[in-house]
Amino acid sequence: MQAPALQVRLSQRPLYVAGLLLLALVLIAAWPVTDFWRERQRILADAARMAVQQSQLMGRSFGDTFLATDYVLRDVIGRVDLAKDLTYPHPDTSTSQRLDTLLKEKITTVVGLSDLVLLNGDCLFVAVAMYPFRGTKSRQNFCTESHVTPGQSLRIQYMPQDKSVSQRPVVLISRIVGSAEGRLLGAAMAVIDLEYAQQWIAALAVDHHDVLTIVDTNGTLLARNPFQPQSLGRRTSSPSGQPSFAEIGDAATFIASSPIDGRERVFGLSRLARFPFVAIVGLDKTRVLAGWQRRAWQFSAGFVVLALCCVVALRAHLAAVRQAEAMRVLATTDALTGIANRRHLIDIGNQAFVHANHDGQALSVLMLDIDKFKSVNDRWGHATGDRVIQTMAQLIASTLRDQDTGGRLGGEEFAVILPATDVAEALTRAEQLRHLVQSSEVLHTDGTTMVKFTTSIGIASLMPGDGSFNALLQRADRALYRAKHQGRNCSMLAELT
Ligand SMILES: Nc1nc2c(ncn2[C@@H]2O[C@H](COP(=O)(O)OP(=O)(O)OP(=O)(O)O)[C@@H](O)[C@H]2O)c(=O)[nH]1
Repeated sequence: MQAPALQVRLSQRPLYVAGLLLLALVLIAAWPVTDFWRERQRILADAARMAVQQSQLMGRSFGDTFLATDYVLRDVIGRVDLAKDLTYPHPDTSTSQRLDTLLKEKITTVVGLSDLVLLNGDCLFVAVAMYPFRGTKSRQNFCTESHVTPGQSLRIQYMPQDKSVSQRPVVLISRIVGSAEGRLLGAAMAVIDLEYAQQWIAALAVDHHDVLTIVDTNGTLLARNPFQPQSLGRRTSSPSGQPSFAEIGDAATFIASSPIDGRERVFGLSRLARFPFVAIVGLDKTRVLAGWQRRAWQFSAGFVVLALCCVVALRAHLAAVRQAEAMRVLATTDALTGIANRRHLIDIGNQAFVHANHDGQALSVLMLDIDKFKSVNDRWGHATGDRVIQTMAQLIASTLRDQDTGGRLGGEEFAVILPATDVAEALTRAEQLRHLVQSSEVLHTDGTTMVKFTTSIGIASLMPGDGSFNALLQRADRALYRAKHQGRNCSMLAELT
């Protein structure tokens, strides 16, 4: 039966086409999405490289102050007789004055020094350039150590406000001298006020939401741009999974949220050569990716518009296909029964005739007419007559093989095309169908009465003399006519001509 098969094709096609469209859209999107992701990673890697380079420049510049300071400390140590000059109180006031003058001269040679101090072996302030703390005991770590490095060594220590002699947070740079046995002989110490480091870092240009920081290897924040007074001197640490500040080699980079303001940044870190400080440059990740993000949004919007256009076009196309299919169904289907109409049946018959002739195969046609249908109408009414015609169509359809076609020629007349079927098989099929009709019944529109009916069948199988499908059909029609005259409810084979 043609109509149901047609419906299956109709319902599967939209899903099939929509699936293909979705696959095409995914494939179209996959390429640029991968490209976008790679570009994002490249931008972040470039930013990380730039952050490291900036931190190296910053570290070098910051380290210059310490190099110069160390040079001054070496100079001072070289001009002092540790054994004779560094007693406190010194019996010879001229020695004390000479040392003070020396320190006052030297402090002006390096920008950023807030004091210069000479310490004796007991860590007492023997001479100072600026603050009057002579005689004070230093609280630096090496002052409490039982053993120091023999010869000269450099110590750098952050001293928070509460421990600092000047009551200000400072970085102390000390060049200490130890005896061969490791006893402290004396030291020259420079004081760098953290305010200087802060002013120095604040003078560097920084983009919005970027951050420049100097920390010592313990993680103590010494200077920050933008300035945040509450964060100075605060201990900070590198994010989990990253090496600590003390473990950083020359440089490191990572992306993390700042513990101070919570913003995500691309960080570049570099350790100062010879000094226990780390310069950190943090580039705001949102700003770094702003251009990329704009392009990604533009692409996404464009893609969504493209996808919507495709969906609209697909819907329009499917609607057109559905309409064309509906038109085709209308043009080929009998409205009352849903099986092939006369025109479609003749078309298929013509094709079957050509194939049978071409392949040298058998072809048979059954022509069926419901017996005394006029009296069915007259007795049970036209509506019940319609039901009988519909039931007849269903019975015909139920006996069809895949290659067969059943259709309604008009009124109560039907035909069945049986490709590759010889006359004997056609007769068998006709008799099966006739018995099926005979044993069936239709419910009257009154809902209770069962109406029985029979059919007469004319059978024609393709003969060499048949010049067309129509000729075959006419022979079947003549056989049907004879069946009616034989008394109806029987099958009759067509004559050869
Ligand atoms: N209910 C209904 N009746 C139809 C339809 N098409 C044709 N008819 C009727 O079918 C009847 C056909 O009757 P006839 O051609 O005289 O033949 P018959 O009564 O079947 O008698 P035999 O064919 O000689 O057995 C007519 O009364 C038509 O009005 C239809 O679609 N529905």
